[in-house]
Amino acid sequence: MLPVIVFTPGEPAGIGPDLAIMISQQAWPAAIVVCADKNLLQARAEQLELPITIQEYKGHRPTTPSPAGTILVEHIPTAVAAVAGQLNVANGQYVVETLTRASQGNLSGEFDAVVTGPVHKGIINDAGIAFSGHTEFFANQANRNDVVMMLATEGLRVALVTTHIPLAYVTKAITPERLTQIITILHHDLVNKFAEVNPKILVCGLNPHAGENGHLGREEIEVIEPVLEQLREQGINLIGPLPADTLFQPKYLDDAAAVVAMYHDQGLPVLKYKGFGNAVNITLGLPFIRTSVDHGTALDMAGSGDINSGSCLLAINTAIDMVRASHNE
Ligand SMILES: NC(=O)C1=CN([C@@H]2O[C@H](COP(=O)(O)OP(=O)(O)OC[C@H]3O[C@@H](n4cnc5c(N)ncnc54)[C@H](O)[C@@H]3O)[C@@H](O)[C@H]2O)C=CC1
Ligand SMILES: NCC(=O)COP(=O)(O)O
Repeated sequence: MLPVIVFTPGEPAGIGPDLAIMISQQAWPAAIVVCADKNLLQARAEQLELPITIQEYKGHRPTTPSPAGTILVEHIPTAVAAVAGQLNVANGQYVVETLTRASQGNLSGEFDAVVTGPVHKGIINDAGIAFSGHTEFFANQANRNDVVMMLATEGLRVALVTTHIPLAYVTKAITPERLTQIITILHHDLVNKFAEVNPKILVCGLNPHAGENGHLGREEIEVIEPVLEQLREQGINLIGPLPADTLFQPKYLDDAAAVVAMYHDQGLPVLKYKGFGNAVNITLGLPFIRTSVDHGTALDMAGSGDINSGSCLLAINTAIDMVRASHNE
């Protein structure tokens, strides 16, 4: 089957439109539909001096793969013309419209996967729209309470228990129910989507030194250890809670399938240090496939022609592989 992927470039002033143009310079073993303003893409292509032919997507599922030099666009107009590098609050609603169109198309089966470029969470909120991230947005669209943000690069996968919330709320958000859900979804998908056999999952503690036997915090004793014990009884291969500052070394990582980090900045700096530009963000637990770039809007680089498209290429290739795997190909 021909995978049909929808790509959302995200923030129009960021590097997402550049990525849409760059990925369209090559032929793909899939059809890629870009949900964006066609005039924005044309203008950014001219700025980058990259050749592009824009075709409008008319809602008919493509039957041929995307050729080099052509971009198939579901035209969603920006409110005002976007200028590379300059956020404009007037376009916050536009970004959300592209994401809504993409998720509806995935929920209906029109598309097989969504790959997202970077959004600027702040400007969407400044536009009066509550928005904390794609992960939470798609979970909401799909009526899923718990989904898992997992970033992966060569040799390391990191899944998060909490995602885009203030650090001050993290402790309360790590409930036995949430931790159980996150690990259960992660284990299920490692086995069923990533062909891992009896995957070993390393779990970080929350506190320094994983609480130092309760002297530096009691969440490990009161929440994390009981959950891990219960899930081990169900056959999940769990190690931890381990101190996060000493877990990320080959001794532990070499035979591990994934690491569970308790919060965003516990796990992602390590992942990005290892693989920034060559990592993919995958949302597990959604009723559709969603991958994303590992970086943000890079406003300072938009329109420069000097960006790294490695993570975007990996995100698309990962989505294609996941679509094929879901069809047992
Ligand atoms: N997937 C998404 O939608 C993500 C969105 N963000 C959003 O991006 C915005 C900016 O976040 P920052 O922390 O500044 O991170 P950032 O990733 O946009 O930029 C950090 C640094 O890396 C550089 N950089 C990033 N991607 C690059 C690329 N592909 N090629 C060359 N250089 C690149 C930037 O120029 C900058 O110097 C925030 O509003 C944040 O919410 C951040 C991460 C992921
Ligand atoms: N640091 C990862 C990130 O912020 C991406 O989040 P999301 O928008 O994919 O939920």
